[in-house]
Amino acid sequence: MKRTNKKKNPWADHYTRQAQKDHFAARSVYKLQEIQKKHRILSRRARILDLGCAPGSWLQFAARTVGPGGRLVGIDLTPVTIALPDNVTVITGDVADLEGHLAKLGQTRFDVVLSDMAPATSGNRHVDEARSVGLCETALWVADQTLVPGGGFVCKIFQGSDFKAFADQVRQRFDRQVTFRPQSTRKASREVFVIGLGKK
Ligand SMILES: C[S@@+](CC[C@H](N)C(=O)[O-])C[C@H]1O[C@@H](n2cnc3c(N)ncnc32)[C@H](O)[C@@H]1O
Repeated sequence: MKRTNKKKNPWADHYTRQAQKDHFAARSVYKLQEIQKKHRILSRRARILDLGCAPGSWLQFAARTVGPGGRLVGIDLTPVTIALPDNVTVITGDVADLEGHLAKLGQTRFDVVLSDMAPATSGNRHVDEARSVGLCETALWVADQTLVPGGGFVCKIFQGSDFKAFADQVRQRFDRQVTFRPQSTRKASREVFVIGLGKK
């Protein structure tokens, strides 16, 4: 097993090491695993859109869960370099330009939209929270454009003053809205996941 180098990654922890053992691209995978265990948002043969997909651990887990009959599209500013199954397409680009990419792919409807997007951190908490909400608004707009009725939505957000207003927007569009903080989220992090179940 490749050992985690604490000097290279001072944030390495139990989940980082577990992700290496399990051959996942990032420790973030355990957050989606916990969400799946609790809310069963991914189902066999589902079509999944993954916003902010690099380095690719959510795509790895989601591809296993939906199986070869499912379809996955991911987008990220950063290229994904890991090997993924044939039913996964990765776009390198900005989520703001997603519509054109999806039209070219001929895949414009999805059962689930996932967003683990995170802004480059500035060190200023208020700026980072505002950027996080901006990405969440974009993710929700994408969900509006692409989700089928009954579809699901998972969106990471940094809890700040705009958090409640965003959760309310999700509540209006889905039969059920829940907020979930996985155990694998780092203790110091202000992130939570806003989940929408059953797109109206
Ligand atoms: C925490 S990482 C995602 C990890 C991923 N879920 C995984 O499991 O491998 C957040 C990602 O959001 C991406 N991101 C941030 N802003 C973006 C944007 N405007 N368009 C596309 N991706 C974006 C970043 O490049 C980064 O790779």
